Amino acid sequence: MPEVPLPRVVVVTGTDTDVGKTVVSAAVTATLLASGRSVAAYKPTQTGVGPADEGDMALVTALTGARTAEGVRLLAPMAPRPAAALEGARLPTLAHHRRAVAALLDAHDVVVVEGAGGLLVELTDEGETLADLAGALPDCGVVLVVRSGLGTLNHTMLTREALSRRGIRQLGIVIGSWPGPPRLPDVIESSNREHLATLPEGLLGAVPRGAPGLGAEVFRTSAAAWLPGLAQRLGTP
Ligand SMILES: Nc1ncnc2c1ncn2[C@@H]1O[C@H](COP(=O)(O)OP(=O)(O)OP(=O)(O)O)[C@@H](O)[C@H]1O
Ligand SMILES: C[C@H](N)[C@H](N)CCCCCC(=O)O
Ligand SMILES: [Mg+2]
Repeated sequence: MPEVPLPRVVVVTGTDTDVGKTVVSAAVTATLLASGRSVAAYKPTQTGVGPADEGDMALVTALTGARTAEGVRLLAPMAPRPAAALEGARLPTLAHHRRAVAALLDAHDVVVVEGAGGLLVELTDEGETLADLAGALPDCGVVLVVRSGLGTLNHTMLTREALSRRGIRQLGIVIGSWPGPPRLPDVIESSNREHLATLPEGLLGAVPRGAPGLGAEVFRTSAAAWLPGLAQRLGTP
């Protein structure tokens, strides 16, 4: 059966905040770049940063060299709606984010979009979520970033169910941080990985612990090997 082509918009969500979405967004971006595509990344709502701080997109640029953009940045390290309320700010609308992604698509083959926290965190003043944005973006699919350890199976299944109930295309799962020497994966992590690989959308791969500290050159040249399920679908050399 022929492979369905990958979409032009790859939304990176996670089972929670701090699961490694930014690092995986960088690894997905690097894998797409290695396949010869031009790529930009977009963070609709960046919380927990001041005007001069580096947000998630600065790390994606530092690790991959890709052009990146943010929809809005807010100071409080919390969900966008309460963070906006604290500083009396309005959040961009879903239409604003759609236009921002469309503008990046005008100049790039693929746009990678990183959510804030998990899938159903509210991104707009109307209470729309990343799931609503993914549903509103044409030619879009979702990569789900998950933890390796105990508890990840339930969180993964909940997020998959929310995606599937909304008819959102699931491109596959990535483990955000996979243990490596000196700490080897424990029996639970190995069993989780085996189970995640049996799900129909597939396990695209796992980013090794320590990857963000490897330096841009090593990160860029290694990313496709961390995400073999993605690289294979892209025809990455
Ligand atoms: N593979 C990894 N190796 C080492 N550290 C990692 C790895 N993945 C993530 N981390 C670290 O874990 C923390 C959380 O990761 P990250 O910032 O990517 O989470 P996130 O899911 O993007 O969170 P947010 O919801 O704030 O966007 C960061 O300090 C990051 O450097
Ligand atoms: C500040 C943090 N790192 C993220 N950017 C925002 C996470 C919001 C999570 C909200 C929640 O699920 O309770
Ligand atoms: Mg992040």
